[in-house]
Amino acid sequence: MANPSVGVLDKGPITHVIFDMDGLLLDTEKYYTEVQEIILARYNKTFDWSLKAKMMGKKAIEAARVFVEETGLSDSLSAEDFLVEREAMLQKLFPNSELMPGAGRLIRHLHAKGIPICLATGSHRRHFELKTQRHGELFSLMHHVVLGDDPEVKQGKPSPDIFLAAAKRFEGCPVVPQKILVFEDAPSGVHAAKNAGMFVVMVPDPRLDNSFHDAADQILSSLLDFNPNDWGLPPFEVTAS
Ligand SMILES: O=P(O)(O)OC[C@@H](O)CO
Ligand SMILES: [Mg+2]
Repeated sequence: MANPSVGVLDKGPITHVIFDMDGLLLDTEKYYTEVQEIILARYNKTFDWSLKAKMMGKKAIEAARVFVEETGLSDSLSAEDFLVEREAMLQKLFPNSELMPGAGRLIRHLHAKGIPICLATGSHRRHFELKTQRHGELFSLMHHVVLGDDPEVKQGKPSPDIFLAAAKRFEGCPVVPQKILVFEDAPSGVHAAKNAGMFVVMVPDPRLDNSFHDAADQILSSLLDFNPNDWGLPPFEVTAS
């Protein structure tokens, strides 16, 4: 894992930030897990984090293919049928989505300091709307949002497509990738950011094996632990104690 201040010092401070959404800003990965466990139980199978690590962050159909193949269900459940089966359960759960610790504070801070921020999520429009319906004002602070079903996103994470598309939509583009800091929770997302030539802070679920941490430039256990100074970004206001 690189020392972030070294990374930034030799390339200059970060000027733009791209946020992942599921598992990073919103506590939604647990809903995918809950639904997948229900479906697997029907086949007397259990869901584990090694499978989760391969699915999280991916576009729906790509994650679905991993699911049916890795669980050996592809003969009895197609990836498409899996998506149909889980949809009704997810649509009930997503409106309850809550922010991850520190997410609101960081978004508001960067926006207040004039740092351009945007969202790049594998979630497609329907799910994005459901997940963010209680957080509209906060997500309105994003300069733009790139979703999994965006026509410019040919392949999902770990392909760099979504982060390259997001970088192009900032004002005054193109933004040099080395000036962009990505926040991610998933191995696929970390690799997508590195494939795009950007820096990436990973905030992994504690149940994710540490072996998935290596590609990230910085690992945090929570966004509450992020120090903007590490990346040449404006510091948080010191609140009077
Ligand atoms: O790109 P994010 O926002 O993590 O969403 C991916 C989604 O498909 C859940 O894994
Ligand atoms: Mg994510």
